[in-house]
Amino acid sequence: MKLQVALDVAKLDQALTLSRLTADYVDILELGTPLIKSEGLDAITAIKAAHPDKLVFADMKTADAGELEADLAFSAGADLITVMGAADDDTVRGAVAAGEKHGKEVVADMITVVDNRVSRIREVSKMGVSFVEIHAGLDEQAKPGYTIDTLLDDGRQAGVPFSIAGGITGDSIASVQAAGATVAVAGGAIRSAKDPAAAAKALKALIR
Ligand SMILES: O=C([C@H](O)CO)[C@H](O)[C@H](O)COP(=O)(O)O
Repeated sequence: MKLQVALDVAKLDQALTLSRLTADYVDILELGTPLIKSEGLDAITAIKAAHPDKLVFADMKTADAGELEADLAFSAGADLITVMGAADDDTVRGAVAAGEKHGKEVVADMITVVDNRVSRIREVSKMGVSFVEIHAGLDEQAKPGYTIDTLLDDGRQAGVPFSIAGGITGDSIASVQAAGATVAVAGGAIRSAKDPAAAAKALKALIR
């Protein structure tokens, strides 16, 4: 299982600091959606230039104009981008077409898909995405009673390649791997740690 750090900060200098601290311990550097909205697509270029040996994941969360938005992000240097799994099928297919053109990968982010999630995961998986991200966003995580277990159950059931994002910590990363995830996405557990490098290193060490 790969480890992906989500650089969920608003400014490029903060993202570059966080990526510099954590790159040795992670496989994928994710530009979080707030960072892309704040700094623009040039931030993708800057992170890739700083870490040419790492996979750079642009969390575009594209909801429309899939081919155009994916093309822009891949042209800026992204290796992987997200399109919303809840978007129109043609939006997903458009992003996949851009991925094929660039020889890069598209991930369907299942955030906001709660009802019939397994069935939608299987549908989008047939549209050519590399894998799905089974994801509870920060607002969903803040709701009382939130647990990552429902994400893991859906991953086990879906029978397709998936990543998990939803507040992964040192306490849950082993269960994410046991559920069969190909990528574990960690944002707050690294970003909010007193020592982000140590937090990333500790998470990586828990992956067998
Ligand atoms: O994608 C994310 C979220 O929607 C904000 O853009 C986060 O990067 C993702 O949820 C991982 O962060 P944590 O949940 O804090 O681990």
